[in-house]
Amino acid sequence: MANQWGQKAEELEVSNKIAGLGLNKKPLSQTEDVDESPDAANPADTSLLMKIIRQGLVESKLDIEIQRKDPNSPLYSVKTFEALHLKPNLLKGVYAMGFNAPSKIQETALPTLLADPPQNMIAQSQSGTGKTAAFVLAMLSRVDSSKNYPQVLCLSPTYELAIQTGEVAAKMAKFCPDIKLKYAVRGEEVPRGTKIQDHIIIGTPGKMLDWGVKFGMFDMSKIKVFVLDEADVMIDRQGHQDQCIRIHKCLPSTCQMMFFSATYDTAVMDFAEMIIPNPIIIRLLREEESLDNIKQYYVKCKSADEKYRAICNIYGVITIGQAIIFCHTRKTAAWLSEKMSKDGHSVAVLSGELTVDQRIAVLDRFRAGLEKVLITTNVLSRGIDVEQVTLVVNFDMPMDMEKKADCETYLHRIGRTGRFGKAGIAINLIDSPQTMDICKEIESHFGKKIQLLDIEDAEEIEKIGA
Ligand SMILES: Nc1ncnc2c1ncn2[C@@H]1O[C@H](COP(=O)(O)OP(=O)(O)OP(=O)(O)O)[C@@H](O)[C@H]1O
Repeated sequence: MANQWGQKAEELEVSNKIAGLGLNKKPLSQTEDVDESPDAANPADTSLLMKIIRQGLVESKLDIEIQRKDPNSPLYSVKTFEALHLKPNLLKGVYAMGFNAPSKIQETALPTLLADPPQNMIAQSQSGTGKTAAFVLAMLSRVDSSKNYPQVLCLSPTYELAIQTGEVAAKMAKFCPDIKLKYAVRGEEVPRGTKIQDHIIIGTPGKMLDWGVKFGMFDMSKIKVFVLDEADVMIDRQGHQDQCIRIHKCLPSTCQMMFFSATYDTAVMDFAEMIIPNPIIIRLLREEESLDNIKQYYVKCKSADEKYRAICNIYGVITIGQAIIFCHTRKTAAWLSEKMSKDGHSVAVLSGELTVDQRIAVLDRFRAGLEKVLITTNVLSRGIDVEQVTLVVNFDMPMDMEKKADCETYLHRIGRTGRFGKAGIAINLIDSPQTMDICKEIESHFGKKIQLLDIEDAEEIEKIGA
């Protein structure tokens, strides 16, 4: 029953909250040794965090690129949900979720996903553009609820992401009480010998492989739809790729395959092509970040203490909205926040040891303007736009494992997309010949001047804020 799903999703949500989503929660003794290594984001955590804190759809003005592999494909797009001829109760569910019209990826993907005969699809569009809702609608539309066996499998890379997808499915199927969903994730146990009767199974590859292939709890040859969600995160996780391939091998050739991903590099594409025969490929072009509206500076410092003084000078003189300061390690982030707090600045810290719930809480406070400064590490370098941030400080320059300039991370930290295209200021604190080299490399990579700023000269500092 859909109500039961809803209840299930709620229970899971509560237990997730209680468990702090179980992410990155390590005892102090274990975090100590990682404090000094570069802090980095894990793609599964980032994806989950973004899903949870995102307040709505990321609307894109950019175009969809369509690569039609199947010349007979009836590729067209719809501007309304009505035009998709969804089952009336599904349409009711869509509207009950507050969706008035399909998003760009939905308007292009859904007609193909729902067409007969079923078509295979590889779809890519950036996070938040409505991919989940697209494939969930397709999954729900293909279920024949008069037949009590699994017909749709959806693979997610982690427990938490599977639950998120299940929650969307439960909401969308609110008015389809006959459709039953099951989670194949850790903690869900089914006695051996059971024949699963639910129509849709959403889960992680290991559990799905156990239930479907190892223990034969459902008939793989009856699966009509196979969805691979977050393919880019999936292949990042050890062993998941192999498990997906093993599951995939047991599916009938008539099974409709859908593959969704936010990024599309060669590894993702190779994986996709291994799994999906003759796909229709659609890609929503990504809104690129750029440094066009950003004034970039560097400040010469001799030590960490001098870097700290530079921050205080900058902070005191220019009237800014809010600032984000990036550090390389959790230890530096902790040191800096303690020092600033002692000096009476109200600062927030966001680094890798926080659980997803704690990260959301920190970001919510910052967005609400309760703190003016957010000190963070590379856990936040990507994807989280806080509109009112006008100043970004690189307390430590972004560098890769070989201590070379990490230009991509620099762009993610400083750059803005068209949506948040307001002018901004970036200040790089340089305390060694090596960091100066990194700064130069970044300057030449982007072909944009990074100017020297004399931090002792109040007039000069005032000018940058003008
Ligand atoms: N047609 C729509 N109208 C309004 N809101 C929508 C629509 N489709 C999706 N949304 C909302 O937009 C947000 C992002 O959608 P969704 O989670 O499906 O994106 P996604 O592309 O799957 O993201 P990710 O890559 O993180 O999985 C969600 O809050 C969802 O409820």
